[in-house]
Amino acid sequence: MSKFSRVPAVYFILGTGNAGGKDPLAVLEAALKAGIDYFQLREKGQNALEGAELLKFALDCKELCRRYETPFLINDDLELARAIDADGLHIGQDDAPASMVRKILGAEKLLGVSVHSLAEAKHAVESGADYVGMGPVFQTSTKADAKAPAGVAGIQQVKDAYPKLPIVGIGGIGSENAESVWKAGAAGVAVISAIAHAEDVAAEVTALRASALDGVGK
Ligand SMILES: Cc1ncc(COP(=O)(O)OP(=O)(O)O)c(N)n1
Ligand SMILES: Cc1nc(C(=O)O)sc1CCOP(=O)(O)O
Ligand SMILES: [Mg+2]
Repeated sequence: MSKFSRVPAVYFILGTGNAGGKDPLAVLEAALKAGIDYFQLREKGQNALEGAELLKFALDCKELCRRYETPFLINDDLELARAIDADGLHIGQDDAPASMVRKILGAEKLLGVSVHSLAEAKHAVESGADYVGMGPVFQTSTKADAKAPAGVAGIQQVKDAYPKLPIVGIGGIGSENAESVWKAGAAGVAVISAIAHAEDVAAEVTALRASALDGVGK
């Protein structure tokens, strides 16, 4: 799959602990069927899978993503991403340095980096990031160590400085509040609970996509 075969507009993130009691692979398949653009496996927290169990789950996710021709990224774990030949990796400021990760990952894989300022965005770009994640935009209870909600001002600032850099907003985003994220210039919204906990996963994915059209059009 070529790099950036599509814009990361509706970027779904999931780990086994985020499925709200549902089968995580069933949630992922429903989201893929509804047309998410990117998927990131983020296995964290209490009872997170490890070792052979994590490997098997990651391979199951990869197989589903391949079936729906959707780019599949791993969060944090460079070794896992390499072991299963994922399409890419997402790292944060507390993970391995982006320039080193880029060297090991290779030029053809996707690399996403979390940033919280223009300076961090500059460094991410110079280190070989293909896109940046910025958040939390809104209050989130999904990430225990999330920073305070930052709104969309940072997204707007990075967009002004790097118009071609895809920026993905994250944190507390759902179809009901995504509009300001698009209006600030984001190329995508990264979402865990609004999709994973939705009664109707397909409807939420469709509504998120529609919110992009609304947000950009205004
Ligand atoms: C698309 C996207 N953006 C931001 C993050 C957060 O990454 P990080 O700050 O490293 O935090 P953890 O997700 O590792 O807890 C992300 N995962 N994806
Ligand atoms: C994984 C993650 N990263 C964040 C950041 O601010 O970098 S916020 C977050 C959690 C996103 O989950 P939800 O869509 O349920 O709020
Ligand atoms: Mg991380």
